[in-house]
Amino acid sequence: MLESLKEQVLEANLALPKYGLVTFTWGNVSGYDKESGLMVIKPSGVPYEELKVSDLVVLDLDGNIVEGDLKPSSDTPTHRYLYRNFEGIGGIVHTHSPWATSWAQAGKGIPALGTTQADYFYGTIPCTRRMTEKEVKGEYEWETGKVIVETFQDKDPLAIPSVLVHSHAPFNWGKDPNEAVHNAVVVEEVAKMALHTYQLNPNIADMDSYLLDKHYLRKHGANAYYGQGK
Ligand SMILES: O=C(CO)[C@@H](O)[C@H](O)COP(=O)(O)O
Repeated sequence: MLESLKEQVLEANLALPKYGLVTFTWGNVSGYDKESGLMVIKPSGVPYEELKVSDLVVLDLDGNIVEGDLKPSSDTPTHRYLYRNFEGIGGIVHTHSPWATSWAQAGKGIPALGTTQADYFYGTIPCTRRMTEKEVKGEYEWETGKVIVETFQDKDPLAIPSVLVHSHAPFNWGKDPNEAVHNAVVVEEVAKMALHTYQLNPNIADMDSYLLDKHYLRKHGANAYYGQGK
């Protein structure tokens, strides 16, 4: 299982530059195996074009390195925190993809304006609040995970598998690394579409809930809450 997860995580990391979601060494992908309680993540600062399976770092959710000689991604605490708090996710993708990152820097969530988003997200892709100086300078590194989990207190992370971290960039997840990459691509696309939509019509309302329901529920069924993604 762990070897298969490593291959999935490598493939998912290599997909990020392929889909134009990363520049240089920005971003990272991890995978999690609930049975073993182990996660696999990209090492910090390694160029995607040089990445190989033996570079990947294996940790438990307490942050103890089980395998790997390289430093794990600087976002590892955030990945760990999300695996601890979001039951059912098996892959996480962080990028600085420009359109979604622009919404994160603006501190705005991406409303559901059309069926492209509704097929994957049961409503607005939220933006977290700003982190406080105390949180950023705090002794723990999981302040980013903390504000993400806080943002989902009234939302189902399986129904809205992405978030924009204020002044930072998107984090996306899924049942496995491949699905998390898919969601990361969709977030970047709908971020671009939404910005252009508002340029064409600044007063456009969010899409109708009955259309959101039709598109989301026909793909995701009973797992989702009924109504505007709450
Ligand atoms: O968000 C950031 C930096 O702002 C990080 O995600 C970097 O973009 C990648 O860091 P490593 O995974 O290489 O440590």
